[in-house]
Amino acid sequence: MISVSNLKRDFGKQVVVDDLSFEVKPGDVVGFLGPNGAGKSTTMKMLTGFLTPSSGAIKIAGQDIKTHTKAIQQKIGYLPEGAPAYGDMTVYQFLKFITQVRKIPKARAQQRIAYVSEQVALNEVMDTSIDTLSKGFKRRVGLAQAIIHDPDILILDEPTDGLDPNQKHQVRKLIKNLSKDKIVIISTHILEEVTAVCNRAIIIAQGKLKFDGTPEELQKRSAYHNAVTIKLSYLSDISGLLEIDGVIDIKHNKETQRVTIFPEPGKTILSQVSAHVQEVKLPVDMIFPEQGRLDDVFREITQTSQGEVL
Ligand SMILES: Nc1ncnc2c1ncn2[C@@H]1O[C@H](COP(=O)(O)OP(=O)(O)OP(=O)(O)O)[C@@H](O)[C@H]1O
Repeated sequence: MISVSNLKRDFGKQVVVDDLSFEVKPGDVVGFLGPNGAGKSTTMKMLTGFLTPSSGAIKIAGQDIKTHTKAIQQKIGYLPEGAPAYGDMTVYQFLKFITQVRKIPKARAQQRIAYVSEQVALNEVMDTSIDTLSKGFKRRVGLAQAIIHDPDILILDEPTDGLDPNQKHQVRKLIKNLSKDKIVIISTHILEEVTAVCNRAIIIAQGKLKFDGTPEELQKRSAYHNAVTIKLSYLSDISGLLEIDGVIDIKHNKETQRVTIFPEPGKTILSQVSAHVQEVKLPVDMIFPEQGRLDDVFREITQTSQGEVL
């Protein structure tokens, strides 16, 4: 269990993390979101004991990180932003070095190197020096070092940054497999990653907590949640859609001929819309329910009333 209370960090006059409090329990896979400069990396550095808070407390499994830094760091796997250090080492040398730093016994170290290089698909570059690897491979080396000691807690700063879609998929699968009974916190700018991998989302802006809940709760905040979109074959009279019981609004995109029909809060309208389409013989190519658009919700949560990004 991670318990963060009233966490604060300033750099000079700038307050970067501002009174953050939250708890994370085993089994939680937390998507840690926020605009650029929101304070995500700074928070992660404090959670891993690499940066001291200005005030507030972090407790991990009941121990205070200030007084038990080393013991806590043994339980954590951390993927920092950017590429791994020691770029002149080969991937194998680097992973071996990490097993020594992590004090993994020699026999087990070989097994772990083999296991993690398989898991993050590094076998073909084991003898290549890190500096000469592509961004995607460097990221995977970072992931390999983060999981090599089979930690209870994984803190991953933008784990899929720089990966191609296939590798992104692979890393998300890996995180899902690893996450059983562990705590995983990943920062990301990719909102779909949260619905694909996480069972919880925490959003911060300007260092302050703005949302803490499930990805479904986040989707429910979208005006598009439970809305229905239809695609017209050709321009038609759609005014009747507004008469359907439970419909509050419609939005027509004339370029794409897509019409989105919005329900009153808490209502579902898919069957009513389908029935109406059939009844008035609207020329519809496609009809689908909307889950909720996370981009819109994210913008709404992290913007001020003046529309300025926090
Ligand atoms: N060591 C430091 N000294 C001074 N300012 C810092 C330092 N580290 C971070 N900052 C500032 O703190 C703010 C938050 O940075 P942080 O890297 O935590 O944001 P982030 O949410 O991770 O952003 P991004 O999504 O762009 O990675 C930024 O304005 C940054 O310039």
